[in-house]
Amino acid sequence: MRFCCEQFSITLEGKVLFAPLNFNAQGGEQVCIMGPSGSGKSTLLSAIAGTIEPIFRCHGDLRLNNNSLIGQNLANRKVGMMFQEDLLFPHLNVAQNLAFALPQGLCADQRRDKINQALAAADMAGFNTRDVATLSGGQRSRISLLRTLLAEPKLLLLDEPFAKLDKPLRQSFRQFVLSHIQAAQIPAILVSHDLSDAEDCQVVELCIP
Ligand SMILES: Nc1ncnc2c1ncn2[C@@H]1O[C@H](COP(=O)(O)OP(=O)(O)OP(=O)(O)O)[C@@H](O)[C@H]1O
Repeated sequence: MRFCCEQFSITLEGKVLFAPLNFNAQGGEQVCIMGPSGSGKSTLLSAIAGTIEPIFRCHGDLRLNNNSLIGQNLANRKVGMMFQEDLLFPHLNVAQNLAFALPQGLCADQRRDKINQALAAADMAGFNTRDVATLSGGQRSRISLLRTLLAEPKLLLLDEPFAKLDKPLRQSFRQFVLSHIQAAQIPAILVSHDLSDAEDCQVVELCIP
């Protein structure tokens, strides 16, 4: 998978949010989007995901494996998004939360195997029936990322997913994200205010023109 952002900018009521952007991200590569508050970082992610509100206008192109995402509906984009708030369903246990993301058409055995493999990869084997309310912050983040990845996205978008974690947890969760995008060979685009999230990855700075 290869993501390309070509001369892309967004306007709100005729006003340009950020100067046109050009960057590429290969499978397994993470790009960190930085910039001042209000410069349009979250709006850029919503433009890529296809959830941008109609008050904004997009200019330029966003391409995934050379196919333009502009104008494609949400389901066809196959973009996975993870936010600072983990949005786990409080009334479902861990396995039920994960099952929610699985592609259609799998039999019960395949669904169980995929969930068990995902939990093992997150060092959380055996957590299937745990109430999500009893998980630690780091465990919730891992389940939330697993749920996003189980939907088999072609591109991962992360909007400050580490912001609520303390420093050691941030470090290990950052590593967890990296190893998963490398295994799946998908690019990841991360919005962050924290310079330590930008270590060892391409940084794209939004500039208010
Ligand atoms: N629904 C909306 N209606 C009107 N304006 C909006 C809406 N959503 C965002 N904006 C405006 O669009 C601009 C970009 O917002 P966005 O949330 O993308 O910035 P950001 O760089 O992610 O900011 P922060 O770092 O503070 O989270 C801001 O000026 C914001 O006020």
